[in-house]
Amino acid sequence: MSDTILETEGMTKEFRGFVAVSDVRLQVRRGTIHGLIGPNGAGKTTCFNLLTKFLPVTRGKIIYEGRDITNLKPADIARLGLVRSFQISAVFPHLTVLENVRLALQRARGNSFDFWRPESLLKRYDSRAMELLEDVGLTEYARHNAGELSYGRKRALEIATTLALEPTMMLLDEPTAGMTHDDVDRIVALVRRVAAGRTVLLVEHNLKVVEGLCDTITVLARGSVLAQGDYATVSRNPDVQAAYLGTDPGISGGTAHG
Ligand SMILES: Nc1ncnc2c1ncn2[C@@H]1O[C@H](COP(=O)(O)OP(=O)(O)OP(=O)(O)O)[C@@H](O)[C@H]1O
Repeated sequence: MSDTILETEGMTKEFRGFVAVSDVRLQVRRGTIHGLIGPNGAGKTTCFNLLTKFLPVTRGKIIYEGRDITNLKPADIARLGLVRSFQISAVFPHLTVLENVRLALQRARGNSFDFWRPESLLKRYDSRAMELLEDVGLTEYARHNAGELSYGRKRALEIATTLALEPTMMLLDEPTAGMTHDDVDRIVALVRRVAAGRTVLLVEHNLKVVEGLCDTITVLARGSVLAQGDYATVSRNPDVQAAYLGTDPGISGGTAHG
């Protein structure tokens, strides 16, 4: 098994001549938490959209597990174990937390929205769903309507529904965006927990979170890779500091404020 699980070569996306992602070479090592950071408009979300096939590349290649996935569809990719959270996994507010996860399990097994299953099979889904809820710390909320959960717990539920798809690699899009301090700490702990035995690629604005979680960081600016390495290395990089100056006080002189 190769050490690199996901790799891009010359990945480029143009929108009517505007280059949003330019010749990006990304190498994500198996079993690591890899952060994708950069100032607003750097191309992070577009990269995620390219990797998960929400958008076609203009040029370049995407290799996952040694296989060229450049021209596959989002569902094919999810089936290969490359799963994006917070986009794919909608939370149904009027269903209970348990029902949401059960539905995700049914979907993962190809029985989408098939409520007419034998009782025994549903029970099996329930026990697996409860395991997943335990993994994300939502056991006591199993019978609550998903719509009643706090924002942070909703995101934990989304992670549970993503885990239902048994991802080898998870893509997390700003997992702590819009969260209170306590929720941020909870999600950080959760990401660390679910990253065990998997690979995680995350886009995150909160640099404290990035510093605490990520083994490797790729910094994008204006669509191009500016630097790559661990947090200490990239935060010392003068190009990175310059890119962040004036747009985000997070990286300057090697310190992060989140
Ligand atoms: N569908 C589109 N059509 C035209 N331009 C686009 C499109 N999507 C993104 N862009 C442009 O591409 C650039 C990169 O955007 P992107 O959303 O990927 O950046 P980002 O790093 O995720 O930014 P943010 O941190 O603000 O979310 C921006 O200049 C944006 O305006």
